[in-house]
Amino acid sequence: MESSLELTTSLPGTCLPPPRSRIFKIIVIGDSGVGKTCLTYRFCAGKFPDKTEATIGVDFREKVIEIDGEKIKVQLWDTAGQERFRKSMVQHYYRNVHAVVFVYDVTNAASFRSLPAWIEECRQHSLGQEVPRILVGNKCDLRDAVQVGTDPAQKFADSHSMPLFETSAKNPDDNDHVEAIFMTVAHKLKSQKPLMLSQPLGGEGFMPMRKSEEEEEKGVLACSC
Ligand SMILES: Nc1nc2c(ncn2[C@@H]2O[C@H](COP(=O)(O)OP(=O)(O)OP(=O)(O)O)[C@@H](O)[C@H]2O)c(=O)[nH]1
Repeated sequence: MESSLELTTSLPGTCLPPPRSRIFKIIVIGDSGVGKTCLTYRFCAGKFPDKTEATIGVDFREKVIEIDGEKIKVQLWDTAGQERFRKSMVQHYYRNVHAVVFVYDVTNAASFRSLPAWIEECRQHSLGQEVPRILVGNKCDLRDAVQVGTDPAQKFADSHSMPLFETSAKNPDDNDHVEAIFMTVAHKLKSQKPLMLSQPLGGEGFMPMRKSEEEEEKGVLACSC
């Protein structure tokens, strides 16, 4: 299995169209400060960001991964946790979602208690049970400050039929783990072929949308890999 931040283009001098890749749109949601930006950055850039600021609206990051010889574009939508920064964007990022990653902070019980509200928001935006979901408890490196133990988290995950991953976007030893979390989702999606959208690998890096949606979203989305 290999992964790359680079996108391929068609060979110069050939008339072959660029290869088409499937895209997985995965939204990452949870309270402000739980580490959504750090987790998505860690997966796409392979490191913990030097500094982060509260996400405004939504950022998206992409990474091309290879599963069973097929190159797949994983598009992570890092959403704002703060209500005031997300209101106007909500309906945009719930469109054409293939999977949802719910994140809480293991050192912040309130972020765990908020999970039902995030699940409810997904339901209100018509994300059915057929859309794979996973639960991530982040900041496990802060061992002395843990407020949410594995047991209640596992119970919650089981009651919502989600796998639970406890990890740290910061701990260098957890790099493979962060990668494994998103790769698990990608593997799951790859087996659900009918859900996929596709676009040329060398394309604009954005999922195909209807023209009106495209115009509507111009100027409000930022890519900050
Ligand atoms: N110790 C530790 N700190 C982390 C970890 N992940 C994120 N942080 C810190 O937590 C703070 C918030 O991280 P962000 O990734 O910006 O949080 P967010 O969920 O994207 O926040 P919003 O954009 O406001 O929704 C930052 O100071 C990060 O450095 C982690 O795994 N361990």
